[in-house]
Formats: sequence, C-alpha cells, structure tokens
Amino acid sequence: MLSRFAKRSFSSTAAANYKVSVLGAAGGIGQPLSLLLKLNHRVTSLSLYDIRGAKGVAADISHVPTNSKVEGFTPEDEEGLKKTLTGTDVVLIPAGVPRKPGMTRDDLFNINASIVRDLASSVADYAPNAAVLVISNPVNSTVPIVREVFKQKGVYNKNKLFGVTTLDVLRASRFLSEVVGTDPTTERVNVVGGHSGLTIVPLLSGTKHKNIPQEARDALIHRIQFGGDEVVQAKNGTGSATLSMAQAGARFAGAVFKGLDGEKDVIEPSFVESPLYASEGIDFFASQVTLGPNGVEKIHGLGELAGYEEELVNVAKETLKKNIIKGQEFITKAK
Ligand SMILES: NC(=O)C1=CN([C@@H]2O[C@H](COP(=O)(O)OP(=O)(O)OC[C@H]3O[C@@H](n4cnc5c(N)ncnc54)[C@H](O)[C@@H]3O)[C@@H](O)[C@H]2O)C=CC1
Ligand SMILES: O=C([O-])CC(=O)C(=O)O
Repeated sequence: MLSRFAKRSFSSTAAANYKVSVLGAAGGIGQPLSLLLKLNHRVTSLSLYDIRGAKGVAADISHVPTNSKVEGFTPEDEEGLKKTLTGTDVVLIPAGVPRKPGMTRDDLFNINASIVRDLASSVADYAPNAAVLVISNPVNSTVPIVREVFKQKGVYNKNKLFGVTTLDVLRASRFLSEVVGTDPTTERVNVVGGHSGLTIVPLLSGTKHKNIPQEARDALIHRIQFGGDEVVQAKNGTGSATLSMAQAGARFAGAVFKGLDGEKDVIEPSFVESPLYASEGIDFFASQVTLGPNGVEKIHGLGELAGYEEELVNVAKETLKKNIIKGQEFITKAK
C-alpha cells in the first residue's frame, strides 16, 4: 500500500488523503455533515453508514464534484460496518435519537448509550487507530462509553477520542457578538467543561470584552449553556440542532485533519480524557486542545479565571463527574 506519507512526498503541494466515516449519516446532522465533509479537500474517501437511508445520501452527495469517492452502507449489506470502517482515519458518530421539548440530554442515555456502545465496538474492531469524534448525546457520558469499549478491546488511545463540543464554541461567538455588536467571525470564545446545560462553561474573561455589565453577562452565559434548548423548542418535537451542528462537526473534523496533516498551532476546545481534574475523579474535561499528527498533542489548562468563572467550573464538575461515571459503569458494570 502506498502510504499517505509516500503519496505526499511526490508533491509538496498535495494535501493528505483521509478516509472519513460517518455513522448515522442519514440523520438530521449526518446528511449536512457528510455534505460539508465532501467539500473538504483533505477528504478523499467518505464512507456513510446508517441503519437506513445511507445509500441514497451517498448517491446524492457523490455527485458533488470534489476529489473524493463516496460509499453508503446499511445493515443489509454483508459486513456493512466492516466495509464502512476499514481503513478509516477519522470517524464521526452522530447516530442516535435527538431531544424533544422537556427532555435533558441525559434523558437520551437509555437509547443512545447502547447505540454508541455497539458502534464503538465495531470501530474498535475495524478502525482501531482512527480518531473518533463523538457527537451523539449525552456527550458527557457517550465519550466515556467509547473509552471503556476500546479499553475492553485493548485498543484505547486517549489521544484519539474526542467529544465534539464545537457547537458551544460557535454559539458563544455568535451570541457574544450579538451582545457587544461585533462581527461574530472575529470572536473566539473558549468553552470548557462538558456538553450539557450547567456543564458548559464559556470563559468570557478570556475575550477582549471584559466590561459587559453583570446582568447582560449572566444572561449571555445562560444563553450559551442552554442554546440547544432554543432549537429543541423551535423545532417543537421534530429534533434538535442539526445544521449548526453539522457546521460545528465539519469545523472540528477539519481541525483534526489539519493536526494529522502536521499543521502547527491547530487549537480547538474538545471533551477529551484530561489530567485537569483527574485527581478529583473527573477523567474527561473539555478545554483547548492542540491537535497534531497523533491526535491530541497538548491539553491546555483553563488559564486565569474570574471569580464567577471558578464558581461555574465548580458547578460544572459536580454534574460532569456523575455523567462520566454513568457512562463508564454502563460498560464496566454490564451484566
Ligand atoms: N454534540 C453536539 O453538540 C450535538 C449532538 N447532537 C446529538 O446528535 C445525535 C443525532 O441527532 P440528529 O442527527 O438530529 O438525529 P436524527 O434522528 O435526525 O439522526 C440520527 C440518525 O442515526 C441513525 N441511527 C440510529 N441508530 C443507529 C445505529 N445503530 N447505527 C447507525 N445509525 C443509527 C438514525 O437512523 C438516524 O438517521 C443526537 O443524539 C443528538 O442529541 C445534536 C446536536 C448537537
Ligand atoms: O440540545 C440538544 O439536545 C442538541 C445539542 O446537544 C445542542 O444543540 O447543543
């Protein structure tokens, strides 16, 4: 096999070639996410898997004239998941059910935990070296589930497992810009913790907007933490954020590709196995991560926090710890 490096050495301008798989590709997130991945020049092979509809989505997207081949597989295909995953560099998992009004992300655990467990098991079998980007909720628990499945199969690499929290980062820059009257494309907010309600902690003190009045600042933080609810309510029972999430997923995957490709200073927040609060029994935490050729290259600390942010982090840690243990024990205590 001609390796990626060998292929690259023939041309200094050639981008790396990545095989990317999307599990849950025919869903509300999966479809636009797959389209955005088709538009990324670093993706040369796109494999779409879903329990239904993946072939249609693949046929549709395959007509977009970029330099990648697209294939779609469902459980009806013999060894569909094996064919999807073999040779994959990066796998994105948006498979699972979304919220309806009145539900928390944790309410999705009963259905999504087993979906993620089973898909993770196949990823461990057929793409054990792939970077795994988990979108399915509750992310605070599904990421630990993937870790335990990988550990049981002896293929766990902490540098290759990511919970995708990028939508919180997109919302933070958008909502902040609405408050301070700036162009959202120029705003970057570090969002740490986890991906649900009070576990989402935007660090506004790290932006250039230090003087937002407290009432407006508190309202802004609350909006970032509960932005997902706005979409769930507006969609009124038909789902949660899909299009903005597709953009978030494509952005984070794009950063992972850049890191794999050896670009320097590729930094995005992500929910990863982290030393930051491990001594308190919190094994995963979202913070800025430098992405490199082997996945996570460096996990950044939170930096100096304002007093109110320290409080928010403390509140986040309580729920996070429970969410993480719940995911872990779903695998380790399974009968
Ligand atoms: N991390 C984040 O920031 C966000 C996460 N989400 C989560 O993403 C998940 C997906 O959301 P949507 O795309 O809106 O839901 P959806 O219901 O539109 O799509 C989910 C897809 O997963 C497929 N699926 C179910 N079981 C499967 C399996 N075992 N193997 C392969 N495919 C399977 C379904 O057939 C469906 O096509 C939800 O859990 C949602 O809460 C949603 C928004 C943001
Ligand atoms: O709110 C939800 O259930 C979906 C989600 O994670 C988000 O939009 O941030």
